[in-house]
Amino acid sequence: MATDTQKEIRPEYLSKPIKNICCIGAGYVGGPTCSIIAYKCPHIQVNVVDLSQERINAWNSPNIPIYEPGLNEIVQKCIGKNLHFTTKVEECIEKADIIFISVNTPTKTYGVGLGRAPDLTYVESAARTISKVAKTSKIIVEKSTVPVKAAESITNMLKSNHQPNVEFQVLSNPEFLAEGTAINDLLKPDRILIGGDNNEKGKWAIGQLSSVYENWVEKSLIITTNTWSSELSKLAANAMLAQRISSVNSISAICEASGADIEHVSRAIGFDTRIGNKFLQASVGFGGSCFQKDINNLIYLCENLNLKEVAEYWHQVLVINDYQKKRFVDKIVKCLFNTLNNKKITLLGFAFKKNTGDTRESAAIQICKYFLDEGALITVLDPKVEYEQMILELSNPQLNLPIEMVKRKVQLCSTDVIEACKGSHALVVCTEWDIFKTYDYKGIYEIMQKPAHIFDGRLILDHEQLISIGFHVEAVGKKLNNQ
Ligand SMILES: NC(=O)C1=CN([C@@H]2O[C@H](COP(=O)(O)OP(=O)(O)OC[C@H]3O[C@@H](n4cnc5c(N)ncnc54)[C@H](O)[C@@H]3O)[C@@H](O)[C@H]2O)C=CC1
Ligand SMILES: O=C(O)[C@H]1O[C@H](OP(=O)(O)OP(=O)(O)OC[C@H]2O[C@@H](n3ccc(=O)[nH]c3=O)[C@H](O)[C@@H]2O)[C@H](O)[C@@H](O)[C@@H]1O
Repeated sequence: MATDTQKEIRPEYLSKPIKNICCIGAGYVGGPTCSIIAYKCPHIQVNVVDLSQERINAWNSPNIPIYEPGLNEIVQKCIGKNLHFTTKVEECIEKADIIFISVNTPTKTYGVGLGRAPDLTYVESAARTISKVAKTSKIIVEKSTVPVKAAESITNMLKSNHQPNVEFQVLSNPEFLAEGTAINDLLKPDRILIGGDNNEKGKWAIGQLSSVYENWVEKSLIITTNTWSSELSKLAANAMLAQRISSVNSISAICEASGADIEHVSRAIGFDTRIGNKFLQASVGFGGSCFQKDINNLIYLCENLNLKEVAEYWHQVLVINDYQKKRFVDKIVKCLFNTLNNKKITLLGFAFKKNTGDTRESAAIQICKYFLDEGALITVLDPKVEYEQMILELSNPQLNLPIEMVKRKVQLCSTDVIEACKGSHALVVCTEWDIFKTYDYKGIYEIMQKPAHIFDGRLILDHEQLISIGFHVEAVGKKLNNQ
């Protein structure tokens, strides 16, 4: 509800309560975020629109396009009531009081800022469509992760073609959900961040968006700032999270060389309340669609601001991440007698983390690339990744792998553990799926080539038990007592 002060400054043109929200982009952010808004705000009609008919069809089918624990149940409760997925972009924009822009912002693969700057093509196209079709004033919410000052660019794009008497208030409202835990993150966020103009209309718009979240989030957790601080906070949060992983992974290299154990070290330092115990899990390296992209975005910003040392500092987070993957593969090749040629390797997991089918920037992609360069035959076991998606990732031109070779040498088994492990020289854990802990490793050992190796890139298995079965085991960040 708006406060009395907000009522006083409420502009005439926006004097109605929020009844209709449109979200442009039905992806990993737009879909779950709007499902929760619809679930928690039955009085608001929520339309999630996308240009991809295929994606919209999937949202409207029993097989929604995103695997996210708890999401399907919420979608099925609201769909057709106050939650709608449609390609009728223009119609939904026109009806909306608030429009979320949740489109993809990948790293540019061409032109100025190649490999660094975010590609704002989709944001621009969404803004231009809004500007063209909106006949009434709207609050526009930047939900996508964008560079600092993007709200200013969006405001200019919106002005390009707009109808007379139509005004737009642009807010920054970055999303902090993590895949695999999106529903919990959305229902119980650490905070909601809203940035807007520091004037009456800006404050009023912030109040309006805030009133939507207040349906389920405590007011004290809704932080408001100016737009640029909000935009930079999102990049900074992701950079700091990724930096913690690279820090712990760099320490894992010292552990392997020195005999210390990264799990013990992480535990010991995590007890310090100033450090905290989250995000200290050593791994094969972080993946996901955002960490690398957003750090590159930050580096590009620093370079443009002539902050060379700062750019270099953040670049090191990415350098360590690549180093961690290479180090892991080098160890595997060395243990397998310096050649993987025609050897079957079983990858446990291809998704970038557990509880998602998302493979974007997954560490497994680069690991497969190294294996294929070594001539290995790969069988991937992943409960949620689709074959076409995996092949698409491995066909990325940057990997420079001939597609026919990829299709010949890489197989996917969703759940058939025996098929995946039969005749394999090594099991390589790339994703921390819980189900991998439950396998019958005694039985698996019997059907593998000997010596049978396990490389645990996620520290999820019982290494001593595996060694007692007869496996040769290597794990990130520790030296194991193999017999
Ligand atoms: N994936 C994640 O967990 C998180 C992502 N973000 C940010 O949110 C944004 C979206 O990310 P995702 O949802 O993962 O991307 P996504 O690729 O899953 O979804 C984006 C959707 O937007 C649609 N789209 C693009 N241009 C459009 C247009 N003009 N009109 C209608 N639809 C259009 C695409 O077809 C696609 O379905 C990115 O900026 C990302 O950095 C932020 C927090 C978490
Ligand atoms: O902007 C985004 O897209 C999101 O990026 C991350 O979320 P996400 O990438 O979905 O997942 P994370 O849990 O952060 O994991 C990222 C990667 O780091 C790895 N990781 C995570 C934690 C850890 O201790 N060690 C580690 O290797 C994960 O396995 C995964 O590969 C952030 O956690 C979210 O807050 C943010 O909204």
